Amino acid sequence: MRLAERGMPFVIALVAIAAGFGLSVGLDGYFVYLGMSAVVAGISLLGLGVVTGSAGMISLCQLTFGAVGAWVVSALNEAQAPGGFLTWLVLGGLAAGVVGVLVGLPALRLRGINLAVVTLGLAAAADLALVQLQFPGVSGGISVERPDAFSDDRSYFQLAVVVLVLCCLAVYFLRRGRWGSAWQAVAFSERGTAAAGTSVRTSKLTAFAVSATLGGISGGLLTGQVGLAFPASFTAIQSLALYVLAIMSGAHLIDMAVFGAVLWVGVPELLKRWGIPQDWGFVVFGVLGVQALASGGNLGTTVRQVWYRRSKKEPAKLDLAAGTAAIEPKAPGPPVLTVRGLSVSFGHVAALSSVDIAVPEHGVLGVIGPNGAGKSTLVDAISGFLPNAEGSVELGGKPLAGSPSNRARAGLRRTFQQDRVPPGLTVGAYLKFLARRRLTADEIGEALDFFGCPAARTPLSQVDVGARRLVEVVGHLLAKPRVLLLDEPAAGLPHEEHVAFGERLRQVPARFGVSVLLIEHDLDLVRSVCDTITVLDFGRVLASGPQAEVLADPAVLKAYMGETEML
Ligand SMILES: Nc1ncnc2c1ncn2[C@@H]1O[C@H](COP(=O)(O)OP(=O)(O)OP(=O)(O)O)[C@@H](O)[C@H]1O
Repeated sequence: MRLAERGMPFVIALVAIAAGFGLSVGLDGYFVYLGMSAVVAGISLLGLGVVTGSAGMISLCQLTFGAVGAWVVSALNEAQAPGGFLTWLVLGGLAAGVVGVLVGLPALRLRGINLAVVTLGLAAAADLALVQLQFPGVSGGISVERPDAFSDDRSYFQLAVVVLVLCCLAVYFLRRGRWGSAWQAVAFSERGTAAAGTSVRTSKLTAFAVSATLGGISGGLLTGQVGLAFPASFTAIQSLALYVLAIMSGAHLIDMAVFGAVLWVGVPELLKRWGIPQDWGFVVFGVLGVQALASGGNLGTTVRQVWYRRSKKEPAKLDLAAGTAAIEPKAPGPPVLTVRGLSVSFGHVAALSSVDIAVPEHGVLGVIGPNGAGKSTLVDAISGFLPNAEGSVELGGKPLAGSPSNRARAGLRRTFQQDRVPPGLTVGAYLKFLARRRLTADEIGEALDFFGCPAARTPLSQVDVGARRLVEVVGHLLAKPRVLLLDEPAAGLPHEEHVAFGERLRQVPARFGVSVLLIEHDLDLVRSVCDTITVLDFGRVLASGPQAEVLADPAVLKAYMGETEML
């Protein structure tokens, strides 16, 4: 079964190539030419799907990357460089990839409309420059030579289909790997990505690089199709229309990128046949794009959601009912995480004032306190999300500093109060992404079963919010950090499941070798799990020590719960 699953993409690829061959033989010459245009657009859309759909960034200069590829192929053709067309095509793609990284640099700081303005500005500038400079070989009328075996349109179409299929396979496997998971994660939450020890910067740049490389290959292929490249094929307005099409169709899904390419070529062709100027095609794409943006969805995901709902109605939930084999807890050891004098201010608000805490090795430290006491700020500061925090943090006796992703890689993991689990991944892919190491199917299955989470194959978009947060916990545990900071992990669970969750949590240090800092409002859960407790109040430590002592402390009774209420 697993072998069949692994082989499926290759089977589909072979079927697609066979279909391409069939079309190249069966279609009229004019439609073969249109087919070539669709294949070229498909590769470009595939790239756009990576940067926009997967990584969630706006890129309005995809055809500029195409122009780079076309430029390189034209220049190498003019110079009669060794290697021939296919080598030039690859070099054109790589050159565009490098340009993509340069364009991606502003994306590290810019988002949304600002990134749109920068990329569209670049496309417009490239547009003007191309008109002035002209592509190599154009003035001398030196057409790009197709490879000998693919010199006529039918065989060149076949070659283009093979290139498209190879690009689809590359995107498919990249999306299933670390890069793909990082793109999905960064699109949903940059903080969540950094907390997994993954660089947000690298994730964004790889998305731009892959997208631009595909754009460059598409441009090079187009040059082989038309012989001489012209600026009119790479205008800013066409880049804009292609982006809209990518958004509308959902080009991060491979089949939808191909479908979008068919629309890209088919809509203007239909308009031409109906006697309507082809530029109206852009208006059609614009209207469809506005509709997609307004509804917040796209064709591909809508179709998939409808299909999923038909086949399976209920979102996947936790199943904590089945008990687990208890495991003997280890006695808490010396502190593995030590925080001294931690202070954080937001303007005039002192969120934390000289806070000291210590998480014991093999132990669970509970951090409690009323709303606004500074608990989440504490987690943010320890995990590096508040670089201006004062004080020191030591993990395993070594100072812990630097960015959140560095701290995560050093062995400190955290979860969030808000949902930061990327819905575009499956449970299993997300666990692998968080763990940052090879996981066996058994290891994944056991950890998921232990916390009653849905199976690894389940898409996270179909998992209810409480279960998603526990999947996040499982993923961080599988990373085998020294310490895991949990910010209200049971918040999304029905109250009756807190006890069962508490039983699991108690076993975490012994079972996973991970010490835990638990922030929690549910005192029953804290009581059942934590060996030691630190109480925060107005950003200060009110009491700290063994559970029984702290919960009996009159200052805690008075400040935390009110004198009349028993802890
Ligand atoms: N980004 C911010 N800007 C300004 N003030 C902030 C910011 N984040 C937190 N605060 C303030 O810092 C204080 C501590 O907030 P924090 O969220 O850490 O409390 P908490 O104990 O986690 O509360 P809760 O239990 O409600 O999650 C509060 O007064 C809060 O208003």
